[in-house]
Amino acid sequence: MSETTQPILKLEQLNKHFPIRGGILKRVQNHVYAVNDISIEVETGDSVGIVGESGCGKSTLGRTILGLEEATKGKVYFKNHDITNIKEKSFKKFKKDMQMIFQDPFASLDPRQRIGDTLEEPFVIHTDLSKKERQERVVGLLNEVGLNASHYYNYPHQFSGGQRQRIGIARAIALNPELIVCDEAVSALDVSVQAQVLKLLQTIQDKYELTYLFISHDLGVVRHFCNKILVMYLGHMVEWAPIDELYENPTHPYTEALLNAIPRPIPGRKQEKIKLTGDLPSPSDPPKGCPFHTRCPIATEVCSEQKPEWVEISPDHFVACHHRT
Ligand SMILES: Nc1ncnc2c1ncn2[C@@H]1O[C@H](COP(=O)(O)OP(=O)(O)OP(=O)(O)O)[C@@H](O)[C@H]1O
Repeated sequence: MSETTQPILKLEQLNKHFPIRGGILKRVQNHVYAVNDISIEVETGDSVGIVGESGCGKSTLGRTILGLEEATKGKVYFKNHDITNIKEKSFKKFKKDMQMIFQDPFASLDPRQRIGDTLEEPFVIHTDLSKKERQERVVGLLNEVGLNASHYYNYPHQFSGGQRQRIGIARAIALNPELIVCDEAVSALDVSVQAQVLKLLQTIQDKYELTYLFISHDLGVVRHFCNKILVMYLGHMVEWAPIDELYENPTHPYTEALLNAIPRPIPGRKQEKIKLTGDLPSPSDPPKGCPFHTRCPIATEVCSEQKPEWVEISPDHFVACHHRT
């Protein structure tokens, strides 16, 4: 992809396959091929949307990048360092630079712990700050995300959904990270609250030069929030492009089908005929050849036999389709 700057994140043929065990001896009988051969480069300040149907491997990809899942094959480079499956001790150095924001921050907040104490934790683990200094930092964080010092002593149940997500963001930015994986971070929020939280994410991105991987099933939100997009199908990358290019010239039939499924069509985009039909094949028994061929309206024999190459069809616009390259 772009050769002008050093990527903050580089994935090379990254794979994550979960073993399926069975029988009395719990032997490995098969695998869930959740993430397959993902190779992308992400530059500092990018917001990369990662989209695709439920189960296409978006969360697993994010978790494998952050070392929360062990990669089966391939490499993850963060600022030029190979961080693939590195041991906890060496990873500590990078851990604070890479954070995650989840869909449901409540699930990861201890209901019996005051928010101030929860937000202090990263400083206890990663810094030598005194209690007073930690408290000052927490109040600073609360202000930064649109809350205030009086919230320090509140418990999670005393916050609204939007406020809880602000706390999730405060926790993620506490140690000045460089990369944040947002996993459906605004999906559970009402549209107006969603807009406020997205604005907050954008404000802190500009202020701290953050890079986001923005996992979402909402292509409308991705269009407004991201500058690049990766479309995944059955754990494979099928298309990558700058955001406007992808929405104006979607090339993979799967991308077209996803865009056609948006309830409110995008102004100016002519509605193509491709619709998503049929069921998603099981990721433990993926089809041979192009992973999408079983549901593709333009598939031919070659699609069921050979995996299409990843081809650049215009600057930084890549697609894997036998009939669109
Ligand atoms: N720990 C695990 N063990 C076995 N299979 C798993 C595990 N985690 C995820 N999977 C499987 O890997 C595949 C990809 O799941 P993943 O959650 O990454 O998809 P997703 O695109 O994020 O979906 P969603 O939008 O529903 O969260 C799915 O088939 C899922 O069941």
